[in-house]
Amino acid sequence: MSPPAVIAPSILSADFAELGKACSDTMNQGADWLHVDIMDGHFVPNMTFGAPVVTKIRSHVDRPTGAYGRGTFDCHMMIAEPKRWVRDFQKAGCDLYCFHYEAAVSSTAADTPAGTSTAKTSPKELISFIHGLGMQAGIAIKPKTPVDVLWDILENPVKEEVPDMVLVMTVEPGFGGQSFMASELPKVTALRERYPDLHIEVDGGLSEKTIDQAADAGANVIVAGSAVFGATDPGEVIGKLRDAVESRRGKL
Ligand SMILES: O=C(CO)[C@H](O)[C@H](O)COP(=O)(O)O
Repeated sequence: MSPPAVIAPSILSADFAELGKACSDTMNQGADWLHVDIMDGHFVPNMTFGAPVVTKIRSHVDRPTGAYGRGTFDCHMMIAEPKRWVRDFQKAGCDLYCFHYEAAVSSTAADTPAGTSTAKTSPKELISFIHGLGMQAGIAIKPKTPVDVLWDILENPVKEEVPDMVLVMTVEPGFGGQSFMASELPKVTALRERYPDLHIEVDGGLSEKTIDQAADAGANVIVAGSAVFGATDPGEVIGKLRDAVESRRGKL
C-alpha cells in the first residue's frame, strides 16, 4: 500500500502581506504540510523569498513531531545553487529540502557565499548533506526531464544518499495557477510501480478536477495553491483532495 495522503497547500497563492496568518489558517483548515516555494529568478523566471521569511513564518506553525509529521515545512527549492542554501534553510526551520535534479547537475558545488567551487553538485552527495543536517531530502524533476534519471539515485544501497520524496512537476515551475499537465503522470506511475513506499509528490494545477488522475497514477503528496487559497471553503477542498488519494491507497 502506498503511503498516506499528504495535502500540502502551496503558500505561493497565499496573501504575502499576511503570510504567517495564512500558514496558521491553512493548518487549522486541515493541511498536513505547508509547501513553501523558493524561487531565485535564475532557475525559474520568478522570485519569492528566502530563509529570513521562512524563519518568521515557521513560528506560526507547530514543528512536526517526527519525519513527515503534521506541520512539515516542505521547501521546494527552485534555485540554481541548491547546495548553497541548505544550511540557511535548516536553521530557518525547513523540515524537507526538495531540490531540482536539473539545478544540481548543472550548478557548481557552491557551499560558500562566494560560490567559488567549480565542481558539479552530485544529487547523491547533496541528499547526504541534507540528511546530515537532520532534514528529509526531496528531489524534483521538471516536465522535460525524463524519470529515468532518477533510477540510479533511487536504487542506491547507501541509505543516506537516497531521497525520501520525489516531486514530479505537473507544470513548468515558476508560477501558480497554470494548467495541469496530465502528460507527466506516466512518471508517477513508473515511480509507484517500483517504489510502493516512496513519497511521490505532484505539484502544479492540482484541484478537485485533476486529483483523480494524479491519485490513480499513485501520487500521495498533493500540492495545491490556487485551488486551496482561492476557495470559498479551503477546508472542504483539502478534505476532498485527501479523500481522493485515500480512496485509492489500497488499490495501488
Ligand atoms: O511550484 C509551484 C510553481 O512553480 C507551485 O507550487 C504550484 O504551481 C502550485 O500552484 P497551483 O496549485 O496554483 O498550480
